Amino acid sequence: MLAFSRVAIIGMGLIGSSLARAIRAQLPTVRLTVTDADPAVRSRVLDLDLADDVADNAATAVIDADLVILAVPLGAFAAVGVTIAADLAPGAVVSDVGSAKAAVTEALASLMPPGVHLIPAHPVAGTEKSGPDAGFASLFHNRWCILTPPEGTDPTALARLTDFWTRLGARVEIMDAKHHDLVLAVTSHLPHLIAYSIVGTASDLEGVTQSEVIKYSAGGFRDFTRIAASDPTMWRDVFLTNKDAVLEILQRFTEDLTALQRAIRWGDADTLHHRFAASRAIRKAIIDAGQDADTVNFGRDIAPPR
Ligand SMILES: NC(=O)c1ccc[n+]([C@@H]2O[C@H](COP(=O)([O-])OP(=O)(O)OC[C@H]3O[C@@H](n4cnc5c(N)ncnc54)[C@H](O)[C@@H]3O)[C@@H](O)[C@H]2O)c1
Ligand SMILES: O=C(O)C(=O)C[C@]1(C(=O)O)C=C[C@@H](O)C=C1
Repeated sequence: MLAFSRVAIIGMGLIGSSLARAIRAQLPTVRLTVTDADPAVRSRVLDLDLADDVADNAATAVIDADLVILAVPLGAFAAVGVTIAADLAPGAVVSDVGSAKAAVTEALASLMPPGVHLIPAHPVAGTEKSGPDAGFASLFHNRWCILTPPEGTDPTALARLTDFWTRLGARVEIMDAKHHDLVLAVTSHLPHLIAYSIVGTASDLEGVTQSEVIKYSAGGFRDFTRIAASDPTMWRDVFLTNKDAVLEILQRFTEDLTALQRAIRWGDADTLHHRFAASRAIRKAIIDAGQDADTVNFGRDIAPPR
């Protein structure tokens, strides 16, 4: 038996529309209701036929749903929570896909009516694209989905949400929200901050023209520009929401960068070689674990629009 039969998705951008497509593909008997604050997105979702119903607002979308998933930028979570609270069905599971967990859990927990189960989730899968046209059904295949159940979470509700994500092809891991935020600050948030920063530096340089930057962008810088093309609203909210963990990791990163700067200045070949060899070993470990974009095709069966 399916864990959920009536699912509501709030926010139909890259992740919400990928979820809708994945549900359509893997759980075709689920009745899917979706909504988005942007009327143009709602209209596009209708054109793409991504759901059974497209509601005009979040409160209407959640009526009768046994699973509600928030797929909006982190800064919109509290407002959506306030909008839907009174219309949630008793026993419903409320979850999300947000990239940071602790602050969001705090924002939503107090708004949930008794009997509703709040279980935050984060599928660690995405691209630099946004909007309903950017989604694809296999986005979550073979990717981690981290659940961060608050203390005292009902084990049956947790098992149902685990089953849901597993059926969409994800590998589910349970983690404490604060630990999630620290881990993702290293593996996702800091890399995005560095990409935004390095692309900004290159475009502001005196003595090197923008056309030279574009013309001579080979592998390294080009990869950074992909990441730096990510949605500004989403990433603004990630850094404002996961502020403490990002600042902690940024401090460590700055110290390590200074050590490399010193090694270059003093011609310390051994330090440079040692650091670079250690980094190469980490890349090898990621590939050996089967989590590399090139080796597992980023978890996609169907090539996404690039
Ligand atoms: N993009 C990624 O790679 C990625 C990966 C994993 C998780 N996430 C998380 O998923 C969430 C959505 O990101 P995305 O990439 O799909 O963004 P997106 O910009 O593609 O889509 C967000 C959608 O939410 C809608 N929206 C905004 N405020 C709303 C509100 N109050 N009510 C209803 N709809 C509203 C927007 O109109 C938009 O269509 C974010 O919380 C993000 O942290 C993103
Ligand atoms: O591959 C990308 O473009 C992504 O940015 C995906 C990515 C990541 O950093 O790995 C981005 C944010 C998420 O919360 C999860 C996944």
